[in-house]
Amino acid sequence: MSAAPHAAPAPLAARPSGPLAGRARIPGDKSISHRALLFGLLAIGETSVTGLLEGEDVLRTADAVRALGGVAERLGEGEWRVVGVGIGGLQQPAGVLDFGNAGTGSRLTMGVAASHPITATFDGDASLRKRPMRRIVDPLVRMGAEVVSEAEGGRLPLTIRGPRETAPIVYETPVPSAQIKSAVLLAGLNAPGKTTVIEQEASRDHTERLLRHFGAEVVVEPHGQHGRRITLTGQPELRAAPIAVPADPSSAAFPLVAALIVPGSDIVLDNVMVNPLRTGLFATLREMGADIEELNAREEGGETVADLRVRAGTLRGVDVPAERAPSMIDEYPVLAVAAAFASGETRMRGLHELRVKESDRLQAVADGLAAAGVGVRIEGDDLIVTGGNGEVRGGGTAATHLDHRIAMAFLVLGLAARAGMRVDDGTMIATSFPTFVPLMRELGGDIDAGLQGGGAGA
Ligand SMILES: O=C(O)C1=C[C@@H](OP(=O)(O)O)[C@@H](O)[C@H](O)C1
Ligand SMILES: C=C(OP(=O)(O)O)C(=O)O
Repeated sequence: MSAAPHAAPAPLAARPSGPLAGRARIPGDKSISHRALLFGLLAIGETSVTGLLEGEDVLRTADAVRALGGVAERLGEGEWRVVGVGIGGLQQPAGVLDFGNAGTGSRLTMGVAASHPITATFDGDASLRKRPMRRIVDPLVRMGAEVVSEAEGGRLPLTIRGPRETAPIVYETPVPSAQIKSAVLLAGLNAPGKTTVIEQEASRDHTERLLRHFGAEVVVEPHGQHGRRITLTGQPELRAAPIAVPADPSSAAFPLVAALIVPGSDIVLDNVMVNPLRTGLFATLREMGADIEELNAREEGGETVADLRVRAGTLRGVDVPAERAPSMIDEYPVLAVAAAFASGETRMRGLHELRVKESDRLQAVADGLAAAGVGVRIEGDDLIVTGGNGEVRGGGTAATHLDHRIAMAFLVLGLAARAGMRVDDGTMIATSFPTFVPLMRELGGDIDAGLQGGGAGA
């Protein structure tokens, strides 16, 4: 079996731009979107979802929901209906579940499928095939699942068969990971008795919130200094419940940092989720001196959302503690870009998990910054960026390695660097933020295919 060939790479270029201005609507949160579809599948009745992220990653999860017997139907922009089969009711999928580039979709669905007496094969693109899956499979095997086949090192393509009866477990995650936690809890839904996940550092809690929203019993207790102990009572009847997906703070991060580093910018990003387990970037940028105002904070669909007003200004380097990583794990590439424009050094600690994302992000960020003329080094698991105090040369090309966040981060850099910046491939941006380029252009950012003369890499 070979991974589906990747569409032809499409380079993009960003050029130095005038002040960014206006309001923007960021697409729905990717984490909640995957979960909305999977909870819809496991519930009895019809779940209506608004604001669903229609990025490629989430559309793969919608395909998987259908393959497992549910209905996932698009009614309008971001508006979906999901008809569930109920816990225990999954059907045997007819073919391979191909998750493309999506770690979250594949891993959460593995937890769902492997707790049912069905056999499911998971596959993905060249990036997903490199990512570790044993971290998910190990606890699922303890719950009774069996690995029928896997690629070397416990990678995709991987076939897993669920037991007739799933066993509840107490599981301490080896690394802080909402994907591991969620896979175990989702499997625990079909286990009699209590399934407990212990994490040393609290990771995003959307699964716990949605479990409650759908009627399951979940107890969350503090564990150690930064951790949590989450206990789920298995085999509840999940009742379909409407889900309004708020805007994704991990996507908002890109126009937000762009507005901080392009002089004179003043923008508003509407309806962004500000769950404290997701906003480590905002806290860090504020420590760096960023002007980010939360306007009109309100509760929507079980999450706090706010409109973010962001104004350009000078930034100073900071030391980012390792324990903050889970609350901003996907934001380091764009934080590193902000750090390149700050004064002084920024040290980002404890980034080992960045090595196993869509690319080795620690290396990809360091290489891209070096190509842009930025002083950068890796020391163990730390990334250290020497800021140019508002001045970055740019003019290079960042290699994106099938990684959407690397592509968007370096396009943001190009908007404020003297000579702009190119990225070798922008196609993966569609996995999480399909409207990124038009949205940035609407705000005044000069991003295009980079074919005309002048500026980045021309
Ligand atoms: O649970 C989730 O929705 C996610 C968890 C994080 O991964 P890890 O669980 O591997 O840290 C994050 O990087 C990913 O983009 C989304
Ligand atoms: C790590 C990411 O996603 P996933 O693990 O779902 O591929 C991300 O979106 O940055």
